[in-house]
Amino acid sequence: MGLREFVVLDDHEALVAAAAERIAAVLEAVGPRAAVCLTGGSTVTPVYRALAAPPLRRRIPVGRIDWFFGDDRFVPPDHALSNVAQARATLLDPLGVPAGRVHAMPTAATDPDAAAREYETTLVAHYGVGRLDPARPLFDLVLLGMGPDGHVASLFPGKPQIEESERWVVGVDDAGHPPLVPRVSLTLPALASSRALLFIVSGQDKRPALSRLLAGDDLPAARVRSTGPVTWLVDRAAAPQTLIEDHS
Ligand SMILES: O=C(O)[C@H](O)[C@@H](O)[C@H](O)[C@H](O)COP(=O)(O)O
Repeated sequence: MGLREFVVLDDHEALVAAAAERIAAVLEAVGPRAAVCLTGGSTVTPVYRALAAPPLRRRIPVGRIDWFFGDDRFVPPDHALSNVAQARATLLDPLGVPAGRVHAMPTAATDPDAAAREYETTLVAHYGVGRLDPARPLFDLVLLGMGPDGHVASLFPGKPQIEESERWVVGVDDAGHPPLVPRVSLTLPALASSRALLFIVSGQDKRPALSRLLAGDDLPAARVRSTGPVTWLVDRAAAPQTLIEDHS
């Protein structure tokens, strides 16, 4: 498993710029059949916009990347709460990503569990086999946010999905944090199958969870691993004082 690194940025603007630069640096170096796992949430939106605009857009090899999602709300793909709708509007469409390379979670399925099973089939088809090999990570890059309760993707504290150790994707009928709609989420093993994993965390509402994580509390965000490095990009508003002192 990779090392964990924290980087504290002065403010939200610096965080967005640092995240976009790091993502562009990873993506410009990917191989011919790359896979990226996108996150939802509001923090990442300006990062997507920065990646889809000059100068960074020119560094993203659109012809080599398939785009997947760490989670989505179980709503239609044009719904205001849809993560794929947000990613298409702010990143994928402006980049000119071909529709066939955007792998939305199938929220037209009969229920979240059926959608999860169908999405797992999609991931297996891209990966080639149904068993994750640490020597060959599923994703070149996983992007994650963190909720104020320490959730990641749609893996919420105290909910059973955080314990899933075999399936790559699960349905979440009762979300533990707004928006309180059913979800579809990758599991910790799937998120861990990554060459690099980047957390992007902003705002003082995240500081309590980050403090708990640093103190060793067993939050979903604390359980996230990666085959490669786990990098936390955090702005000062979200950073506990200890983190500011140690990592600025
Ligand atoms: O579907 C989602 O909402 C995200 O996948 C979720 O895990 C998000 O990353 C965190 O809740 C942080 O969200 P903010 O960036 O909006 O604080």
